[in-house]
Amino acid sequence: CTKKAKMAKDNTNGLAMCRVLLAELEAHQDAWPFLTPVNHKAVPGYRKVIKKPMDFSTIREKLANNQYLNLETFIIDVNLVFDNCEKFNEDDSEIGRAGHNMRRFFDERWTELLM
Ligand SMILES: Cc1ncccc1N[C@@H](C)c1ccc2c(c1)OCCO2
Repeated sequence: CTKKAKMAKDNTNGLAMCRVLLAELEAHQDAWPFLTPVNHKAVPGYRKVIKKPMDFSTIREKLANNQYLNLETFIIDVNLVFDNCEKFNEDDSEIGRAGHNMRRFFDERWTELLM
């Protein structure tokens, strides 16, 4: 098994994990604020404040279009969802709390799968 073949296998395993993790994020009861792109017409100020919007449906699309090189590039986009949420929402708000819960769930899950 060449080094290149091992790399290819790792990426395949990594992308299988992305699919598992994304399905679990989408199924989580606190996922509702993150399932679709924030409609900046419905949320005043969002487009100005959040420079790189991201949501689970966009991640789903990127995964389907093979736009994630590996698990790392996928984790960067998932963390972007939660970082945007923290930037825009009060910690003590419905959406803010959902973001913290989802980040905690995600961090626990991917470390479980990798360890
Ligand atoms: C993740 C996030 N951060 C900041 C604002 C919104 C959102 N989510 C959108 C889907 C959303 C969530 C809840 C809403 C809404 C839009 O539009 C108005 C009614 O309540």
